[in-house]
This record gives sequence, C-alpha cells and structure tokens, in this order.
Amino acid sequence: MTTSWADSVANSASETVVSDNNSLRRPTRSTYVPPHLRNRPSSDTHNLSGPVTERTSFNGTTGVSQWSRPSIGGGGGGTKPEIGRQGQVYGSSGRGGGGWNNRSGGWNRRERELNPFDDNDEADVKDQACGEQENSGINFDAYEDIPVEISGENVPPPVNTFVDIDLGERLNQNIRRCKYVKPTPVQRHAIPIVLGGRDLMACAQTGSGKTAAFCFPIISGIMREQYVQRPRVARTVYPLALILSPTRELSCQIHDEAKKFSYQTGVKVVVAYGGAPITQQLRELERGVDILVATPGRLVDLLERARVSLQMIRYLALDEADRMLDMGFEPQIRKIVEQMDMPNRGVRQTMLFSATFPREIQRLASDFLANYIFLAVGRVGSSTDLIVQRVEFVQESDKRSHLMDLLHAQRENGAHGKQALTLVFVETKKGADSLEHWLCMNGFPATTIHGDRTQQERELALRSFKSGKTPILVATDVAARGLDIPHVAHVVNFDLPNDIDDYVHRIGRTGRAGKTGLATAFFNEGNLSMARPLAELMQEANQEVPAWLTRYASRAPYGGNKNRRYGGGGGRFGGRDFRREGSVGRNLDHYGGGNSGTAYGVPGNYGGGGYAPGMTSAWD
Ligand SMILES: Nc1ncnc2c1ncn2[C@@H]1O[C@H](COP(=O)(O)OP(=O)(O)OP(=O)(O)O)[C@@H](O)[C@H]1O
Repeated sequence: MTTSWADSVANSASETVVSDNNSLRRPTRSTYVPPHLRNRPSSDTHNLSGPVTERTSFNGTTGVSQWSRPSIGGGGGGTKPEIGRQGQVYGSSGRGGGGWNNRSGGWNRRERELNPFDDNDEADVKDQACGEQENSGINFDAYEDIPVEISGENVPPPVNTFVDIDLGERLNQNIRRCKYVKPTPVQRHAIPIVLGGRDLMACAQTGSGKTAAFCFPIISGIMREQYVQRPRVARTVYPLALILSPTRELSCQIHDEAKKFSYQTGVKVVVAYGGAPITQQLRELERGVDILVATPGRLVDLLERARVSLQMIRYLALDEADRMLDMGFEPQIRKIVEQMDMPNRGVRQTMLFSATFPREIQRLASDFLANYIFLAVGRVGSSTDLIVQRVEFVQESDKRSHLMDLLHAQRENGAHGKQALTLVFVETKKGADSLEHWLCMNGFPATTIHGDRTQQERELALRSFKSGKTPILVATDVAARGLDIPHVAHVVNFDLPNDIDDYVHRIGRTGRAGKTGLATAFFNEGNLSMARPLAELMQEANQEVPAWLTRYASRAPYGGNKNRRYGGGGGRFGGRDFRREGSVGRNLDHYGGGNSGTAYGVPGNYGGGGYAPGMTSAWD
C-alpha cells in the first residue's frame, strides 16, 4: 500500500461528508386520504374524497405474500377481507376510532412533524437539482466493480437510479434532501426485490447503505397501502412494519434515518428500546405508529403488556440479524416472530440484513423467510477495501504507549491541528473505563460506551464523540455494529476480538459511504486464533499483510470464528446461500474477478458448479 495511515487520516478528516377480529369489518368512514397527502393542508385532501377504488387485500394463506403490491413486481392482491389502516381514514369530526386522532396508526393531525433536515422544506428541496455534483464526498466509483451474487426464483431486475423506481414523490424528495444521488449496489438490487413483494436475505459490506435499502421499500409500501383499517383496542397499537436491531444505539439511529426518509409522507416511525423510560415510549406509541423500530427485549415487554400487537405487520426487517443471535436474542426473536400474533411468513414480507452471515443465521432464515432471494453484494463477510488495514505486533504491556504514539502522530497530521475522530475497541467494560481515564489524564479527551453505562450516559457519550467534543471513543462491541458516525477517521482494535466477523463490523465504523478510513489492530500471542482469518481477510481486501502475520497464520489452527465458517466444507465463507449447497460444487466462493459488466443472470466464474434451476447470479 502506498498510502500512509497518517495520510488516510488527514484525507478522511478533510473530506466533506457529506383484539378483536372486527378489524375485518368494512370501515365506516367515507373519505380516504393516502398517507403521502396526510400532512398537506386540508384543501388538498378534499379532492380526494370520493369512492375508494383500490383496497389492500389480505389473504391469510402462507406462500406468496398476498398483501397488495406496487406495480413493480409480483405478488398480487387478493379479494379477501380488508384490513384497514386506521390512520388514513378521515373521520367527519376527525376524532375517535378510524380518524386522524386515532391511537394506533399514522400521524396525529394536531401534531407538528419536526423537519429533520437542515432545510426550509419545499423551497429548499426544489432547489436541490438531482445532479451528480450534489453528492460530493461520496465516492461511488468505489462500488462500481463490486461483485453481486443473487440466488432465488424470478429475481426482479436491479435499478440504476431512484427515479427508475416509483417510490413516491414525497419519499423521492426526502432522498434528494439526504443528497443521495444514486442507489448504492445493495440498494439497486434490494429495493426492487422488496418492492416486488419478495422476502430477502441481504448481505452487503459495512457502510454500503443497507438501512435505506430496507427503509425505502417499507416506507413506500406503507405510503401506497390503500384504505387499511387497524383494529381498535384500547391502549394497543398495531404497527404495519417492524424493524428489529440488536442494540439501543442502532435502533435510535435507524429511527432517525427512517424519520428523515418518511418526513411528510404521513408514515410515522417510533422507536422502543431498553434502558430508557418505557412510559415515554408508550406515550409516543399511543400517538400512532406505522413503523416500529425496536430492540428485542423491550419489544417483548411491550407485547406482554399487550401495548403492541403484531397482528398487522406486513414488513419485518431484522438488521444485523447475526449479532442478535450472538447476543443470545434468539428466544426473544422467535417469540416475537413465531409465538405472538404476527402474520405467518409468506403473508408478511421478511428481510434479513447484515454485513456478515454465519450459518446460524441461514437456519433462522429458513424458518422466517418464504421463497426468499439471497443477495450478496461484495464477498460475504468481507471488509471494504476503502479501509486501510494495519496490524501491529504489540505486547499487552506496551499497548497504551503505542496508542499514545498513534494519537500524537494523528494529531500532528490532523486537519487544522484537530484530533480526528478515533474509535478504540477494547474487550471489557472495565478495560474501557480504565483506558478512558488514562487517556484523559494524558491530555486526550475521551469518553466511553459499554454495557455498564446507563443509557443516558451512552447516548451522551455518543453525542459528545460525534460532535468532536471528545474525539476519542473507547468502546466495547456494543458500538461495533451499524453505527454510522461521519468522520470516524481511525478505528483502533486495542484488543482484537475473537471473531473475524466482529473485526469486520468494528473496522466498518470507518470507510463508510465510499469514503476511505484507517483501521489499526494490535496483535500479540494472545490473538493466535485470529492470525489466519485476519491474514486472509486483509489479503482479500488488497491490504498489505505483514510477513510476521503470514508466518503466524501458517502455523495457527483455523479459529477466529465461533460460527465455524472456516473449514468443514462450504468454502472460505460459509455465508453464501445455503440452499445452493449440494446442488453446486464445493469451493464456490470464487467470484473469479474481472467479470464486471457481464449481463445479468450470467453465472460468472463459479468453477465447476452448475446452478440449480431458478438460480441466477449477477455481476455489477
Ligand atoms: N444512495 C446513497 N447515496 C449517498 N449516501 C448514502 C446512500 N445510501 C446510504 N448512504 C449513506 O451511507 C452511510 C452508510 O449507510 P448505512 O449506515 O445504511 O450503512 P450499512 O450498510 O447499514 O452499514 P453497517 O453494515 O455498518 O450497518 C450513511 O451515512 C448513509 O446516509
């Protein structure tokens, strides 16, 4: 590699960053206002009075989802009883069940939706022409040659622009406000698949835009839902979509993103997570909810209190699904998905997203998903080569002084003498507190985030880090997944994790959305099991592997993956579509390179193996 880490830091820092069953009754209200018009002045909505011609239909059978779909893809509507969307029905008085002031769906008419963008609503959006130059700071070329593998039946074709997909004008406006000019590869493929009514298991590299990939079709789908009425049961709310994520911070982040995307669409997003007062979350839920973002534990609590019913769920997204299993959430997740009142798979639409997909998650997928499409953008479990990875041999006793050297050099090279944002991962909560203290004592403002801190402290720490007030965040794995913090220039693995997937997610906190980043790991004899997977991962991401690491790797047994992705057959990564195993030859993980531009559906360079009927593969 020719780029020095200091250059990377400097470059990165200077970049512009951008119940009852009466629900089946025909609703009695006469005038319908689609969600995307709900926030408009009432004069707009008058034009919409009149007969409702299309209704969301529901057929309670499993198999192909029977919710009505937008025009883009399969899955037709049925002719079965209507299930209403309470928040969409204008009551004559605007009060009571079925009206705007209902308790179980959509925005309350009297509530003012805060503008989550730094703009002046309409005027500014119109000014935002959809030009390439808008997207300064996002290096889309970085994604152009990325290999894409898709398997499943009748895969909807990818799109090249957001305009190619009819997501709805209000959502399109918000996409422009976010300055997203064109979809990232995972979005290009995933959005049409979900809009086409299909279940999806999607694996794409860290920082590649997975959140929008599941949020856009969910929001768009809910915006399109016609005349849906939800049951009216006192104090119980009936969200239409559920997004589950493993950590509180990630749930908050998804909530913030989803709120931006759904601004003025009439679709209401609420978050529920542990460690924060439940009463406040209950109050928020009572004001109406279309999309509920939640951590599994808090959701189970809400379900047991019968404050949330999953009866109306039509979209279920599990973000960082593998992490939820790692954290021991499987019983809660199975309870939520299989043992409560959520519609069956095939009736609801289900999506699993992560950057890593060990085998265990494929087992869950086969229970939760119906006739799904498997999408892998980039090699499953790989890190992006936008991140410069360094490994340094550092004995335990030398780690602190070594970190200090890195931070000093970084400060000297940082833009305007400012400390670039640095995320330092350690193994234990105690270790985090003690390192934070030591850093502060040595003139480096630091804060910490880990499971022993209160939620308030965790949120404060994150804010302080994001704002640059404390440019060093010492964290345990609680901050490893999903967090999208702009300007993180450097991730230091002060203590290496024991699992290569965790390493991939940790370093993925930098080098996001097409930007470059730097990751430094301290390695010593205590990390022998990581030698081989680490060396392989670095090699795969075109990183310079130190000769000493290669030597350790050649001597070390396969380790570093509690999910046994390595060895035992199944190729370098076990995260590929397991439905294909048996129908195709063993080492199928070679994308074979250089096939970029090959037409959709051409099986690339999968040596020796044929495709099972209905399987396709695509290269971008
Ligand atoms: N089409 C797009 N154009 C420009 N920026 C985008 C686009 N899509 C997403 N982004 C930005 O890219 C960043 C990373 O997105 P996101 O957090 O969804 O990544 P991710 O794939 O979920 O990462 P992780 O695996 O770490 O959770 C965010 O700041 C997001 O706003």
